[in-house]
Amino acid sequence: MNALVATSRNFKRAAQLLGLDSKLEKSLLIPFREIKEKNKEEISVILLNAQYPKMMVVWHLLLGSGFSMTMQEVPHEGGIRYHPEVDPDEVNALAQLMTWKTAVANVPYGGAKGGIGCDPGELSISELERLTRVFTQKIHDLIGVHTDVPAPDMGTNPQTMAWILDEYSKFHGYSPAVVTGKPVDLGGSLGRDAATGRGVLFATEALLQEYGKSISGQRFVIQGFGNVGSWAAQLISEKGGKIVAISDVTGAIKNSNGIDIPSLVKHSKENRGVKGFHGGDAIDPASILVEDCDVLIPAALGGVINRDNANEIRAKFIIEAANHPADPEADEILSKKGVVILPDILANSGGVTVSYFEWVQNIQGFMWDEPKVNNELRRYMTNGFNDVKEMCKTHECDLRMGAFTLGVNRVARATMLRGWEA
Ligand SMILES: NC(=O)C1=CN([C@@H]2O[C@H](COP(=O)(O)OP(=O)(O)OC[C@H]3O[C@@H](n4cnc5c(N)ncnc54)[C@H](OP(=O)(O)O)[C@@H]3O)[C@@H](O)[C@H]2O)C=CC1
Ligand SMILES: O=C(O)CCC(=O)C(=O)O
Repeated sequence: MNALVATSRNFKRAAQLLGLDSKLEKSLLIPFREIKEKNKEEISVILLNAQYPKMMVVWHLLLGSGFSMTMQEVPHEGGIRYHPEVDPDEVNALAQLMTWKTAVANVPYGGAKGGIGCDPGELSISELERLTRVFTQKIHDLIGVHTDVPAPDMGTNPQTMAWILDEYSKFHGYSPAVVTGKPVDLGGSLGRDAATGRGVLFATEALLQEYGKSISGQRFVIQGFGNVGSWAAQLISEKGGKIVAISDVTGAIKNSNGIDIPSLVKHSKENRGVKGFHGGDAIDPASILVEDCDVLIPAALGGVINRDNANEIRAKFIIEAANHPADPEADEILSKKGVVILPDILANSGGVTVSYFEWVQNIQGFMWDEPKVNNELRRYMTNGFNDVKEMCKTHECDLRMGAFTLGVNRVARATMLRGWEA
């Protein structure tokens, strides 16, 4: 199912549960600002001397997507994705998800997302730098400390944020708070790199506790071993969770006795992927989501759990570390099977939460130590989980609708307080 159709369907169900005014409902789905399919040629020009002269780079960008919680005057926040499958509908869906996510996390931001359709694995470091700098030249007037703050997502990382910061500063003066997820040496926050994975750990602990379980003793399967998947794997295994299978784009590894995660991290850095790791058996990456386990953590692409495979899933819990890994048709099938899903806008909100901490530190000009970042993150994740549970009780719904009603209600209430006219 198209990502935007799926996300909007969840939004509409939440609006119905909340009894939202139909005009307000419509208005909340309209992006505040949308920029897409800018000049494809301009971006491809920068790759002319590259090793891959035929590669077509198309980019789409959507910033400041539809939300009204904080209106235009405070920043929209969200990751910039570099991936071959980036398309406008997906970026729009991701921006919409950011909107409800920032509201669930209770941070004073709107949602945004940007994307460039390219394969970062096929680009040299200098091509990536040029791509990022040209991209920043196009958007420098639209981003800003108090307007729109980019952060890392799939295919981007602290280095990408450093280039954006540097290029932006040429136009507007040095402003570290214009991006989050940047290197600590340039004013990034301690703990941001691990934050999304750590948030996944805290959210998983909170959910398992509801069922009288803990991380220790549970068997986990993780799809994706990038920033989010690898940190989630490390932190979960430190807590005694057994990671029995992991995949990335290069392949998949299975070991029913538990994969040695620090060794896999080392292997993956040295070999650019999990393929060839000797601490387990190679399996077909296509089967990763249906491997036998207690907890499944999709931490890569969206739309991977759908009506074609939902029935085959054997996990009892799904923690959505990725954005929109499961569509509404899969939700329905999984719910009938009794599978409990912790939705993305809660489960992976640790990233944007620590991005907010980073922005606050930059504005204050005062750096927090790592225990403070991690303790605050735990507090935000726990509050988010408890607030979602309350909504589940009020609206007699599952965790997905609990999270959506929480996020949408906060945005709608703020919009009405500002004086929205029907
Ligand atoms: N970074 C963040 O702070 C946040 C990220 N997210 C979400 O988490 C997810 C992962 O993001 P992040 O970890 O940052 O991205 P990364 O680019 O760091 O890592 C992505 C991982 O997914 C793997 N991958 C890509 N395609 C596939 C596939 N078809 N099958 C299996 N694995 C695949 C990549 O493999 P390879 O490296 O081999 O290409 C890589 O291991 C995304 O959905 C993102 O939106 C959500 C909140 C915050
Ligand atoms: O840190 C951020 O603001 C971005 C996080 C993000 O892109 C996401 O939550 O999907």
